Amino acid sequence: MKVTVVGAGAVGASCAEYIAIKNFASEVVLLDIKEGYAEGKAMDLMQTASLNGFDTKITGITNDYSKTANSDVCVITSGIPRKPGMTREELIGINAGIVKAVSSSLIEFSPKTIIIVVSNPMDTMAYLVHKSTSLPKNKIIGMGGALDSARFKYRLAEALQGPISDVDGMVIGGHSDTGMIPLTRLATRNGVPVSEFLSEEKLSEVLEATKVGGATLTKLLGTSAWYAPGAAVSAMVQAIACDTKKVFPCSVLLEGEYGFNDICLGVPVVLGKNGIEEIVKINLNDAEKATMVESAKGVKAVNDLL
Ligand SMILES: NC(=O)c1ccc[n+]([C@@H]2O[C@H](COP(=O)([O-])OP(=O)(O)OC[C@H]3O[C@@H](n4cnc5c(N)ncnc54)[C@H](O)[C@@H]3O)[C@@H](O)[C@H]2O)c1
Ligand SMILES: O=C(O)C[C@H](O)C(=O)O
Repeated sequence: MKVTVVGAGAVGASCAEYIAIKNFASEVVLLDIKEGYAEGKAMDLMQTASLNGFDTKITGITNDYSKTANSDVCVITSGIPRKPGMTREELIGINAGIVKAVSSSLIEFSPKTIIIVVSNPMDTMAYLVHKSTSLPKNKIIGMGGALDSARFKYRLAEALQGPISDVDGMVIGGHSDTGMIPLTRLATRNGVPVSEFLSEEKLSEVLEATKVGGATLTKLLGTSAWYAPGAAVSAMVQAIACDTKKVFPCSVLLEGEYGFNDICLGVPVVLGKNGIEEIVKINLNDAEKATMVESAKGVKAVNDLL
């Protein structure tokens, strides 16, 4: 399994590190436009191999896409992150051009690859890759829901004062401060609905904290987060590499599913060797459906800016 990660910045390097530590890929290529930067990150990461016990070979390159040839999975993290006070949507002006050019260069050398889009505004960037390339829909996957769900579980465990490993839950909808939909009704603590333990008021606090999870970290860090984003991407790459058929909420092109068309939006999917193996349909209640419609409206408005 050869994985290319474009953008050797905070998220790209974290993603490469987690992929290597899990030791399931033979090769990770890190590519960046900044001269020597990916080479430096790759060398630093390779010097952790004997300490962390992995055999994955990480190489760094400056903008030479021929070195990415025949990648099974390509991850796009290139582009600018937001600063405190900004929304992800404000990044579209710079990131759209970068994502379009990068995806086209990747496909030139790896025409059969699966692309995972990370750069923000992610749902719109995933849609842009659909519109500007001829990759089939199962091979273009936006990463947002896996990260948002991890943050949801963190907030639920905090409210429950219990271990995160006891908690399950999912966030669907757009990857934005207002568009995320943490499914509190379906979240569980060791199989028991969390509503058995938490008041409506507490659940609504968890929901709100989850939705602004990225903004909260951006305010604390001065730039957006990278550890959990890198871990979320690596978990998705592992599901594809090892054909696990695990379910992750991902931003995928909808063609009638959940009542939407011509939009990339976060819904649960089965990930395996073909990328998106299946879009999972879950029964949403009327309130959840209405929130999903609002979330889709927000994403469409950003798509219209392309
Ligand atoms: N979808 C998500 O859940 C999620 C999570 C975290 C971050 N992000 C997004 O990921 C992106 C990267 O965030 P970061 O914190 O790693 O930023 P960063 O600034 O640390 O890294 C971005 C890297 O991209 C490189 N780059 C820019 N243009 C390029 C090009 N044309 N080709 C190759 N490389 C190029 C830069 O040189 C830089 O090293 C941002 O858009 C951020 O908003 C998304
Ligand atoms: O918050 C951001 O801008 C980055 C990313 O989308 C995140 O959720 O961490």
